Amino acid sequence: MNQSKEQRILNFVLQNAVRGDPCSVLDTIDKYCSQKEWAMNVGNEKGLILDKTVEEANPSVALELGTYCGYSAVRIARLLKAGAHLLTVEFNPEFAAIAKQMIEFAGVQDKVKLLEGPSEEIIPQLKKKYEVDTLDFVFLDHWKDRYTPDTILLQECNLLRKGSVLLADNVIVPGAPEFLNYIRNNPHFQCTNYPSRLEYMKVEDAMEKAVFLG
Ligand SMILES: CCCNc1ncnc2c1ncn2[C@@H]1O[C@H](/C=C/CNC(=O)c2cc(-c3ccc(F)cc3)cc(O)c2O)[C@@H](O)[C@H]1O
Ligand SMILES: [Mg+2]
Repeated sequence: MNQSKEQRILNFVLQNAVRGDPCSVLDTIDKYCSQKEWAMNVGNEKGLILDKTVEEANPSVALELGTYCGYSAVRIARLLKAGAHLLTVEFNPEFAAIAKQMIEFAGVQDKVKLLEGPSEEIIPQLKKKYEVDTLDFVFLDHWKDRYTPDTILLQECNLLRKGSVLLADNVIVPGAPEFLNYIRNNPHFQCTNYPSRLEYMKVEDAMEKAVFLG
């Protein structure tokens, strides 16, 4: 049975990146996806915005919705302080298996907990089953029409505290118009837009940061 694109990306990393070196894994994925096969990793340009937002938030507990191949999980985990951790949610078993191997090869597995299942089932379990009090940082990069329902669900589950930082990818391409409308008109969030480029393309995209005001 011929390989998936995601398997080819993982194999390229296993054969070309330096084990235990997260930057090498990120650079190798970016090299493959810019030169051989495009894939929906956040990439290096928007990745720098993600880096700055994570460093500023300096989270103890971070959540990612939509692990895919694990590129942004590695990107976030490499910046986490001692004792901090990232919970990343992926409901496609094939992608979860790829991401698990990517995270382990990068050497950040002690900081990352990959939760396999749909976000709407996992989010309500975070407090009791995964011992989360509140989330310091949330990266939204899953189906774009799920950004709003999951942001509402995070609030309903009391997972946000004053100062919790949400960062959403792709608010221009593919776009998340309903989310932008929701979050920018919500008095409980302070929003900032970060114009950038779609990963590996000369196409305009942007990220939206939303700080929960409590
Ligand atoms: C039950 C559905 C909602 N809950 C969910 N819970 C857990 N994981 C979920 C998930 N939804 C989706 N996922 C996973 O997230 C990932 C989905 C990401 C969706 N992202 C995009 O569509 C996307 C698409 C583009 C894109 C841009 C331009 C273009 F021409 C084509 C594509 C660029 C991006 O940066 C993107 O993030 C997959 O791994 C999927 O299995
Ligand atoms: Mg994306």
